[in-house]
Amino acid sequence: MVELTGKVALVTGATSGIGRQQALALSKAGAKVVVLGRRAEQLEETVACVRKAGGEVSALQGALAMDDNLANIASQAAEFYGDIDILFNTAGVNLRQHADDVTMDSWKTTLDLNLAVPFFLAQQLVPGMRKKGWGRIVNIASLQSTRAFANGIAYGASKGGISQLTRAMAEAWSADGINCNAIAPGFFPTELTARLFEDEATTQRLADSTAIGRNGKLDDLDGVTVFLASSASDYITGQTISVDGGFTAR
Ligand SMILES: NC(=O)c1ccc[n+]([C@@H]2O[C@H](COP(=O)([O-])OP(=O)(O)OC[C@H]3O[C@@H](n4cnc5c(N)ncnc54)[C@H](O)[C@@H]3O)[C@@H](O)[C@H]2O)c1
Ligand SMILES: O=C(O)[C@H](O)[C@@H](O)[C@H](O)[C@H](O)CO
Repeated sequence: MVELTGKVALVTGATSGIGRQQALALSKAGAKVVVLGRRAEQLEETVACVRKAGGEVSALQGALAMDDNLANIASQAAEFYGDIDILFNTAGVNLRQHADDVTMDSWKTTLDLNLAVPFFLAQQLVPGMRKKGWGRIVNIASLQSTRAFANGIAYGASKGGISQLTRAMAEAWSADGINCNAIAPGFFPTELTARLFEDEATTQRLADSTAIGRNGKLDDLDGVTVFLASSASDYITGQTISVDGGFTAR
């Protein structure tokens, strides 16, 4: 049921952190993976790491933005192994600015990448999924989809938005066999959160905010990643699944 052999996945933001981990998890489950990222060197590291584990993977270098290049990225992604079956919209940014400091530019950067690109990239890939009558779109939400942080104005808006967008995408496309869900991670050590994890007191405070008593490890996301990509989740759509050690349950 959680077998992904024969499926083709595209993972954005795969040069680091959660995206790289997801590429590895999907590949270990049998999917052919196209990894998308901006930074050539880190992208090659992801490719090397997936190949070392025996996976079939190709790199697509590109920057995601709200421009015409999005359509090129979508069509190039399908050139490696055929139409994409599984899309992970993992690229994201958190500029972590206090409400008083948010600018129109920083708002746009955040909302474009975290909320608009996931929809418009999916829109490009849906015709290929629809032809097969099967597809999976997985967005990345956050604790900040439901929790408010003073330095998370634009980020919180984007991540609250992505949960609702996920429901709307599910309503639009699930009848075509394309399930749309989101994963809401708690705190995981990545480039995005490096500044938080540098501080021991913050790291401990965040761990103490969970029911399980620790922060996330990247492989804590493997199960949900493969589950939502596979036929094991055939009757699940429009949902945001928290993987946060119980942070939001408290
Ligand atoms: N780390 C956490 O604790 C955490 C928690 C909840 C949600 N998230 C979300 O997980 C996702 C991945 O973040 P991460 O924690 O792995 O951090 P990360 O910084 O390692 O990953 C983000 C990736 O997005 C890429 N990216 C940024 N702008 C891009 C652009 N314009 N085009 C293409 N790629 C671009 C970055 O290069 C990077 O590889 C993000 O959506 C983030 O909001 C992370
Ligand atoms: O880094 C931060 O300051 C933000 O709180 C987020 O980026 C979190 O890491 C994540 O989204 C929480 O789920």
